[in-house]
Amino acid sequence: MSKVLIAVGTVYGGASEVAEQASALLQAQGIEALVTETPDIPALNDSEALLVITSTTGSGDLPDNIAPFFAAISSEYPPLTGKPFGVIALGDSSYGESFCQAGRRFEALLDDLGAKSLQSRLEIDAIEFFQPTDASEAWLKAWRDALVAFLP
Ligand SMILES: Cc1cc2nc3c(=O)[nH]c(=O)nc-3n(C[C@H](O)[C@H](O)[C@H](O)COP(=O)(O)O)c2cc1C
Repeated sequence: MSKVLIAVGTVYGGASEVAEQASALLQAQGIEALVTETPDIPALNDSEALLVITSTTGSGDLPDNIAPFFAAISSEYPPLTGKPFGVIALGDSSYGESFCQAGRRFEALLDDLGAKSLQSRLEIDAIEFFQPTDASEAWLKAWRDALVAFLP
């Protein structure tokens, strides 16, 4: 069975709600999903695909809970070549240039390390969507379909 690591970065829980939605949509298709707010390299290595769902805090900063995962990927270079991934970035466009910066940084890092983007990141603007899961369902279904098509 395929296994997706859903790595969550959150301060107020919005990204966690999207992660639970993602997990349910994947499991409905028989795809195993592990949702974690403390992702690490062993869990990444144990997965066949990575879905990062993270908000941005401070001024374009990663939430504290996911910052160590980003740092570990940046310094340890785990084997990511060809590994399918996706990124959902939660943010608020009133922050200007730092809008969704955490998700953007993750996507750039994973691209740089040769992972396989199944579709470009979704950005969810808190100004537009009070409930982030209203913005993510269609993207998640498309990502799931792309994953099913991609995996052997
Ligand atoms: C103190 C603070 C700083 C924030 N900084 C940013 C930012 O730099 N860029 C951005 O796009 N959103 C920023 N946001 C907005 C959050 O990313 C957005 O509200 C998001 O939906 C929160 O998701 P969460 O509930 O998973 O933490 C900030 C919010 C707060 C409260």
